[in-house]
Amino acid sequence: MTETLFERYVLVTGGAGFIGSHFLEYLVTKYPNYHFTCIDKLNYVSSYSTKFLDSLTSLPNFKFIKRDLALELEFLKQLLVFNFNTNRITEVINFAAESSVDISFDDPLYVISNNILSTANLLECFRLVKLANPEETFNFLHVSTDEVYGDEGIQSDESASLRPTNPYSASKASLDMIINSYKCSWKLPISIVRPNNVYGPRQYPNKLVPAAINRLFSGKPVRIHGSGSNLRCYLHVHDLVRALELVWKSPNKGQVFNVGNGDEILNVALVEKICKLYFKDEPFELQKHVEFVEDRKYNDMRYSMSCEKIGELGWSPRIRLEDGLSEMIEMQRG
Ligand SMILES: NC(=O)c1ccc[n+]([C@@H]2O[C@H](COP(=O)([O-])OP(=O)(O)OC[C@H]3O[C@@H](n4cnc5c(N)ncnc54)[C@H](O)[C@@H]3O)[C@@H](O)[C@H]2O)c1
Ligand SMILES: C[C@H]1O[C@H](OP(=O)(O)OP(=O)(O)OC[C@H]2O[C@@H](n3ccc(=O)[nH]c3=O)[C@H](O)[C@@H]2O)[C@H](O)[C@@H](O)C1=O
Repeated sequence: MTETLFERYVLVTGGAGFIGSHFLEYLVTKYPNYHFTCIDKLNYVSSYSTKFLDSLTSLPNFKFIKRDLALELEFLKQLLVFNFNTNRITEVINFAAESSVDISFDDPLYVISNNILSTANLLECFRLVKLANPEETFNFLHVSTDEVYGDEGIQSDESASLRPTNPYSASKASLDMIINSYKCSWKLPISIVRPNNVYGPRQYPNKLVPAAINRLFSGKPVRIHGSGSNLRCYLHVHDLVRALELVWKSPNKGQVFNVGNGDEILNVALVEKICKLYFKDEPFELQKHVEFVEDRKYNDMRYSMSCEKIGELGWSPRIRLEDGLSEMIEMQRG
């Protein structure tokens, strides 16, 4: 059987998780002339399975590989560098990370080593394959986070200093700096996207939105860290995927983009909003459905980003928080 040739070969890492699986679902079918390879070690967020990718596994332009990027540099070199003429992967979109702040308080060394090594191994392969094939056009899109700016309260544009406060965000800020060193030293085309909080179907319930919804359906009080007075902005995963596609396809490579909607909401107000959508027209007493528990070791008060740059690419959020939350709740109600 003749080998099907595709226009482009794209590696998506961490694609079995929350955001990555929505990204793949959207792009694998939208770009049938591109081939997508997903590498993921499969952790707890997908129940150690590819369940979020089931709609893709039979498609001719999709392939899944179970590997741990932090531990398998030699495998990555074989895939990306030594066998470039066979695999021809010139595009990398990197979601892979332990994404939980709470886990980074419990096991900081694991989160730091996993997040830094997985992306550093990818960057090293990207550097080597670019050096070996200078005539080829390469593209690397790294998904960072607004947490790298810390919570100094000043509105951060993409040139702002990085002042992370927890081991997770410090691992992500470290990667942004390592990426910058690769761009300065080897002129590599690596773009970075820094989203604010993302929510939507499939998100693992150690994050506030799915945790609150699950607790209500289980008849248990929603656990609110500290006083609940921390502020976050919430972006629907489908809105983020559209922004990622715009950056990925932009001819202006190597840029940093903040992606957010600027609508800050208090944690306790978010939980109240979820309760109202859950109880619908029934009267409820918020105090009966929440419990205030011990706060994080350090809980960023807010992240304030300016997002004009992504707007210049024509992006703006479309899904209102109420609508996105309502859809998640009604999906769970069945
Ligand atoms: N969820 C958010 O609110 C949010 C906001 C801003 C940025 N981000 C960033 O977006 C990316 C995706 O976030 P998410 O919420 O989808 O995360 P997630 O935890 O749902 O999924 C992450 C995926 O990466 C995989 N992974 C982790 N380490 C790996 C390794 N060493 N090798 C191979 N696979 C590995 C996991 O198995 C998992 O499938 C992360 O880089 C995160 O830092 C997330
Ligand atoms: C941009 C980052 O967003 C996510 O990190 P963050 O810690 O902001 O998200 P969480 O949903 O874990 O927490 C948000 C907010 O709610 C509090 N909280 C959380 C869970 C719970 O059960 N009760 C709570 O009160 C928590 O203390 C926070 O103040 C994302 O996880 C990350 O990858 C990002 O990059």
